[in-house]
Amino acid sequence: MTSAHSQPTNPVISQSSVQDTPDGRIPVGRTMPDEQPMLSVRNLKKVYHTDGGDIEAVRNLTFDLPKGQLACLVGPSGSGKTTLLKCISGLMAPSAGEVTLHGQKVTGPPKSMAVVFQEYGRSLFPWLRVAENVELPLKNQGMEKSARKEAVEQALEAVGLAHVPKSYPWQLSGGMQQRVAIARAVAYQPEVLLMDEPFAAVDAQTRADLEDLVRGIWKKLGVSVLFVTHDIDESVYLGERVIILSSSPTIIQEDVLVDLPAERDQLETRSSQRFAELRHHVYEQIQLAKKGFRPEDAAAMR
Ligand SMILES: Nc1ncnc2c1ncn2[C@@H]1O[C@H](COP(=O)(O)OP(=O)(O)OP(=O)(O)O)[C@@H](O)[C@H]1O
Repeated sequence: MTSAHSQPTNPVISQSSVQDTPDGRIPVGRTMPDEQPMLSVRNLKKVYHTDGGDIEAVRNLTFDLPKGQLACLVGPSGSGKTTLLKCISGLMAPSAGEVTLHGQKVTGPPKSMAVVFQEYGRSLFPWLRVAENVELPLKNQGMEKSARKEAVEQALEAVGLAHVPKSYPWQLSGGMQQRVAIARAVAYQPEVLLMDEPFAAVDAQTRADLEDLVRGIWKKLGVSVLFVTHDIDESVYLGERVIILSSSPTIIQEDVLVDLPAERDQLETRSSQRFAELRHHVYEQIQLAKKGFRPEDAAAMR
């Protein structure tokens, strides 16, 4: 199925297209049936209760993240991306619905998940050296000392920081600090890596390097990655799939398959025709979301 609103030359494939309803219509915002749904989000809803009244941030959101997939979540500002990630990571309880990992309901931060936040400055301990920052969660996990040492060395090697294990975070550039945060998550050997706008605070060149670093680590480790970003180009460049969120209360507006070659290159990929088409499509959908368009409106019009 192409978008309900545009017909690009080379159709953009919505993953929802594989789930036909009995009447032939296509439900929006549902993902491909998955033989191995590592992570499942089912009818997730989150309402914040405030003094000023209830704020429904997320409404009835459903998708699966298969093992080994790198999916990006994009949506307008305030669309509930962080709320969603907090619920998925077990840091916050949903108001309704559930998140399951390997079929087990998530009720707190699962051992096999790691989260990388935007604010590396606040997530790293300034009084601990780089290697100690990476080692800390492994210590807490009860990993034996020699195994810890090896895991830390490998993780720092993977992010290109093997030469600064004894530095303090504040002695490093912003991009390097974010690499430390990624190394810490990777050393933990998670099955699912959640990243919440991790590159929003670094400069453009560093950001491009970090994007390639994440794709490299993802390929090498086979980890499932859910990457939240408000940067449309980044979502298309990084993802195998882009899940577009509606404005708040959030539901999935569209689930787009990114059919770019697996080998991505900042120059080649970004200047390809397909990249431009996908970018155009996602951009258009985000603009619609910003204007308050809801997928159910399109369904009602069919
Ligand atoms: N702790 C909270 N209490 C009340 N309302 C909240 C709280 N956190 C978020 N919200 C509201 O929930 C909605 C979604 O917020 P959230 O931060 O999840 O969106 P976001 O897409 O991550 O935003 P941004 O793009 O600005 O990072 C917004 O309307 C926000 O004001």
